[in-house]
Order: sequence, then structure tokens, then C-alpha cells
Amino acid sequence: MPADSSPAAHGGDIVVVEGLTKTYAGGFQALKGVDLRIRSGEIFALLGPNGAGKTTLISIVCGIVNPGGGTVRVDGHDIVRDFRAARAKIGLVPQELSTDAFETVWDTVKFSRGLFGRAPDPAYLEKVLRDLSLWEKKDAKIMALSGGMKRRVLIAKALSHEPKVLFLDEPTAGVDVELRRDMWAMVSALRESGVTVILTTHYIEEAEEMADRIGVINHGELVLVEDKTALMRKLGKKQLTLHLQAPLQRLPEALASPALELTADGHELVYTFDAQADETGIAQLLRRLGEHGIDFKDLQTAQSSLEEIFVSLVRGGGNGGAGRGAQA
Ligand SMILES: Nc1ncnc2c1ncn2[C@@H]1O[C@H](COP(=O)(O)OP(=O)(O)OP(=O)(O)O)[C@@H](O)[C@H]1O
Repeated sequence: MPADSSPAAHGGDIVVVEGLTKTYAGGFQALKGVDLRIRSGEIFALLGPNGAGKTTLISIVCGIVNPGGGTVRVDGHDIVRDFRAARAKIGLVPQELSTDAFETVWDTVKFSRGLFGRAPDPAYLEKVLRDLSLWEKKDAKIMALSGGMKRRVLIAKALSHEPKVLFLDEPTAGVDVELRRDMWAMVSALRESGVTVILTTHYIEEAEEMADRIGVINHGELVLVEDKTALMRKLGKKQLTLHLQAPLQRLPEALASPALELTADGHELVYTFDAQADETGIAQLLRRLGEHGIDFKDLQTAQSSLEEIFVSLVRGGGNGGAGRGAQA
């Protein structure tokens, strides 16, 4: 990336979204006041169920959809007042390759660069194609490429004008496991080259694998923004299920704790604990159960997955509020 004197070049936030709202014609409120700061050089994953507002948010930042209220700045440029400068900083990888089927890889990438008014730079484009393992295919027509290669062409096009921020909308939707791994490797390599990457995904595994930070959006609101490692620490929560000898009507008062739950049928006790804590509390729990004459015949443990955390977040339950406002 060429050096410049813009704010983000000094280690600030490359994308700053403040109070962003969007109401579509017809009255549907797709974004309800989103605040989000993307740090220069990070990989940020935006997770959310269908219809949560991910594409709307990305489309506004990329200038495809008009914002309602609020502001968005990309590398210091307002996306409305200073659209061309803001847009020039952005590469967008859409889900589908729509046109260009008869063009060669080289021509389509060269054309994309030209669209942004950048001077030709064959050496840069060669590097992009080589990095994406597309160099051998530079003279092939796009229609003759495999699905995975077409996806790479989309990335090459998005990188053709040397953007600072790359948006990937569902980069691995519908691709096989091998290509998904390739894409992950490519995105990591991009980060190494200094590009900030923002991706939307339905695949929690993808966010888990790639992202530095994760944002969860639901019903047009960001319900959580957190470092992945912090989120993974939350994942350290485990559950111990005790199958009781005899069903209990209710938990004795003395054992009442938010961490301990009796199942509806009274046959099981479920204890939730932090597997990474020094003191899980299990020994104490078992001792106290003994004191109350509660015997169990079997026990098992299970670890909650990011998937479960995500589901509880988007249902508005669980510990979803914990990360609210946690972004920088
Ligand atoms: N042009 C439009 N007119 C009216 N409503 C729209 C329009 N575009 C999107 N919506 C609605 O806004 C909501 C958010 O859509 P959006 O595409 O941003 O969600 P998403 O999180 O990207 O979903 P998905 O994961 O399914 O792509 C949805 O309920 C959608 O139906």
C-alpha cells in the first residue's frame, strides 16, 4: 500500500460508522443506529442471521445504498460528501460474479482498475494475480474458470485499484471446504499486506478461524463487538449435567445459584462453569449436593460452542449484553 498522510495511516480507525440508520421505502427499518469503528489492519467479521442488516450496512459503506441518518467515514472521507475519495479506498467482493464471462482474467482486472481512474500498473496487477494463484490463468476467459477461480477473480478485481479496505460479502457461501480453507489463507495473506478486511458470514466457524474481532448484528442493531479471543474465553463456559437418582421438585434454597439449574422434569441438574477459571466450583457443588442428600447416578460435561453463544445473542438471551459497547 502506498504511504499517505490520511488519518488512518497513523494507526487510527479506517472505517468509522456513527449513528447509522436506514429505513427502506415501505418503512422497514433495516439499521437502527449502528456505531462501529474498524481498526486499520484488522480482520473484522460481521455475523448475523438472515435479514439482520449485514448487506445493508456494507452496501451503505460502499456507496451502493443511500444512508438514512448518521455518518460513515472511510479513511477520513465522508461517504456522502466525499464519495469518490471514500469509494477509492474500498474494494468490494460481491457474492456473485455477474458479468465479464467472455473477458479474460487480465482484461477484466485491468478494466476494474481503470474504473477508479488509476494509472495502469501491470506490475501491481501481476502481483495481485500471482498472490491469488491466478497468474497462470491470466489469459483464460472467465467463463472457462472453475467456481473457485471465479471467486478469486472477484477478489483480484476488488484489489485492482489498491484499496485499503476490502469488503467480502459471504466469501465462502456455497463453496466446498477446500476452497473455504484457501479463501481463509488468502484473506490472512491480505492482512499481512496491510489491507483491512471486513467480511460478512453465516459461518461462525469462519469468523472463529479468521477474525481479529467479531461483530454480531441482529434486527438492525449491533448487539456485540468484541475481540475474538475475549469471545473465545466466553466459550470456555462448560456445562456439567448430573443425572439424579431421584427427581427433585425444586432446588433447595441453599443451593440456589444462577449457575445451577434444575431441568423441567426434575431429573437433571445443569451446572454452568468457566472451564478456564482456577476454581470451577465443581468440587464444592458435589460436596453441597451430598450435604443435601442429593445423589446422582451419572454425569457428563459439554462445552458450549460459538454457535450456541451466537444463537443466544440473536435471540436476545444469554450473556449477549456483556459485550455491548465493547468496541474501541
Ligand atoms: N431494497 C430493499 N427494500 C426494502 N427492504 C429491504 C431492501 N433491502 C433489504 N431489505 C430488508 O432489510 C432487512 C435487512 O436486509 P439485509 O440484506 O441487510 O440483511 P442481511 O443481514 O444481509 O441478510 P442475509 O444474511 O440474508 O444476506 C431485511 O429484512 C430485508 O428484507
